[in-house]
Amino acid sequence: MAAKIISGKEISQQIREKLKKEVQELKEKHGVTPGLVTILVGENPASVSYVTAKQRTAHDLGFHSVQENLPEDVSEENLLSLIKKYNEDPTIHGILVQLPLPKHISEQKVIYAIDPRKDVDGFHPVNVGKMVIGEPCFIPCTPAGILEMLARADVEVSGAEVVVVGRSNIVGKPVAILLMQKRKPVGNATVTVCHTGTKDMLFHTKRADILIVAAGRPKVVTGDMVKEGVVVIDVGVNRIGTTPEGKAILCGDVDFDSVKEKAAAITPVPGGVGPMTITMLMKNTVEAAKMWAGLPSEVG
Ligand SMILES: Nc1nc2c(c(=O)[nH]1)N[C@@H](CN(C=O)c1ccc(C(=O)N[C@@H](CCC(=O)O)C(=O)O)cc1)CN2
Repeated sequence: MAAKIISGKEISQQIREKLKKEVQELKEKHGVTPGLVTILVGENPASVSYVTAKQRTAHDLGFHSVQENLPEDVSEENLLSLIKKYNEDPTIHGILVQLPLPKHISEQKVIYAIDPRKDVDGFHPVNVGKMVIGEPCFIPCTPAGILEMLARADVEVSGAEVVVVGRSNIVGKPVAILLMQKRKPVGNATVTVCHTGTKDMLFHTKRADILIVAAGRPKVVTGDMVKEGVVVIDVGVNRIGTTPEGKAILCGDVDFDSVKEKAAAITPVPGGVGPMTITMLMKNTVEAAKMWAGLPSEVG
């Protein structure tokens, strides 16, 4: 079976074009310019490239975008006061602190410090709680991107056996909750979450109609672990080497070549879930700007 490739790059492009028009309209009709600050601590090369891509996209869409680069040894106190400053800045509707943070800074304290109404990452417990009970809120960007990809690829989610590999707060847990919600167009699935404590991973992956892999390890899911006709969403972005030109060689958590032979549909790496994460951040920021302006918004 030749798997259909679900291109996050293409879907992102379509959503970004729509967002660009929406931003223009917000400016012209309501005098509102979505504002996003991205805060980067240190110089982790992957984080630098993600934040750069977020800023570039925000700029392309016509946002007011601010980039804060803090040194690796910045104190937790200074980071928290910077967040406080942007909580109070009326030109900023979304605050994103790039993760992971250096060990001396508590991610929990940082996430709690962001005003939940500016938490465009959807990591604050207020938003997590609202998501669990199905109220309008900011949905974390990677899970939101996965839902959008499944919807646009016309994948039948209702009633499907979904298996999620990985239980992170950023991807595994929220995507599992969202897919089991009584939620249209993508939800109402039967969801199993596998993790490092799972005894018989193969038993679960082989049963999956939809397999979402966010394990954080390269090529852990191989062709022999999936059934014919499965839909596979690969969340991993692993740097496994460099080309002679110095470009990073990337692969997912799924062994694309063997799994694609059995899958009905599959997301590639690069060009799959990654670009969708950035696009959904932009969407959350536009929704935040609408909410702050008192306009109808998906986030409350
Ligand atoms: N505050 C946050 N931190 C982190 C998040 C997040 O959602 N919020 N998620 C990840 C990293 N991430 C976003 O920040 C992210 C990962 C991958 C991509 C992406 O576009 N990947 C490309 C490959 C790009 C490359 O590495 O060369 C692809 O898959 O095509 C974007 C964003 C952890 N931190």
